[in-house]
Amino acid sequence: MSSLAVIGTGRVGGEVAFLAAALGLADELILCDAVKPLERAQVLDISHAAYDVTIETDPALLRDADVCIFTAGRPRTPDVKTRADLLTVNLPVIDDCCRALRGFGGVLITVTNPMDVNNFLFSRCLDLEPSRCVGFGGQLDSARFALRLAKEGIAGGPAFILGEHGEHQVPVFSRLGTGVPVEKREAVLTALRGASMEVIKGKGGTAFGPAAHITRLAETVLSDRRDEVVPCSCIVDGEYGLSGLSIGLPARVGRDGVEEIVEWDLDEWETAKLNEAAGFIKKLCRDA
Ligand SMILES: NC(=O)C1=CN([C@@H]2O[C@H](COP(=O)(O)OP(=O)(O)OC[C@H]3O[C@@H](n4cnc5c(N)ncnc54)[C@H](O)[C@@H]3O)[C@@H](O)[C@H]2O)C=CC1
Ligand SMILES: O=C([O-])CC(=O)C(=O)O
Repeated sequence: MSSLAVIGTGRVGGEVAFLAAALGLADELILCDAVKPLERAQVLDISHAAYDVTIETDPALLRDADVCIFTAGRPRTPDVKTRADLLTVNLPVIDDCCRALRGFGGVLITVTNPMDVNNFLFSRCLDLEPSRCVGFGGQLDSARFALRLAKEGIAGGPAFILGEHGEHQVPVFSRLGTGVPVEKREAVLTALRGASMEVIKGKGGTAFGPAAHITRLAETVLSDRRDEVVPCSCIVDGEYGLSGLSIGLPARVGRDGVEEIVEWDLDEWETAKLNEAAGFIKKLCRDA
């Protein structure tokens, strides 16, 4: 029997729970939210869809879940400029949920922003093996990158975003198989930095895009599919010359989390951006 937990069943978590039920990702869903009427409403609403899944809400079950998707905490509003600006407001939520997750031994998929920092903090406060902490955001950013490349008429692929899930994201141009000059790279990066804010302004927050990719990531973990290389936030121990943080890198992911961080030869522009991203995330971790 497989079990999938979602902590924080708001906009993103609710969508993830519904998609997980619709896709039959797990036999059991464990849904937890601080706001009990919302939690109850999500359970009822998904139950009414009559999918073949058991839905529980007992927090004591969290520690035995195979995968836990963490989507609790405040999202950005149009006045919150960057994801990093959510650090202070979401720290108490991480702290609170670490207590609820004490003894957890599955794979934790961190979504809550600032995601890279939170992923790292979870590993430390839960004493969870670093490889079991997988930060989500890279797949979503990469899908936005692919769309932007198509819009700019830049052919080639695959489109990958590494680095921070935030202002310090690192689009990988060197693997596209087509040369892109630095000025064009910077223009694409500027557009990518604003990609989600248009959605936030228009409908209050991003939901469908994140939920689709989060469920794909959970499915990759649950089915132990290590064949694909996915961009996700990994806790590094020397890879790419980095350590002591979680940062977006290409990785093979399976039932135990990050099975392998894949080392690519990045070009000079990408390496400089990745190091800048690492410095920025490390500073945020120190502030946490
Ligand atoms: N990494 C990524 O690619 C993405 C990250 N996000 C982030 O995900 C987070 C959630 O976003 P939304 O779902 O839009 O927010 P939301 O406000 O709709 O949902 C958050 C939920 O967390 C719950 N919550 C708060 N404190 C809690 C606690 N201590 N225990 C249990 N539940 C608690 C709230 O009651 C609420 O229902 C935000 O930080 C957002 O920035 C959102 C989209 C993509
Ligand atoms: O932009 C935000 O605040 C939400 C998020 O992380 C995303 O959709 O990529």
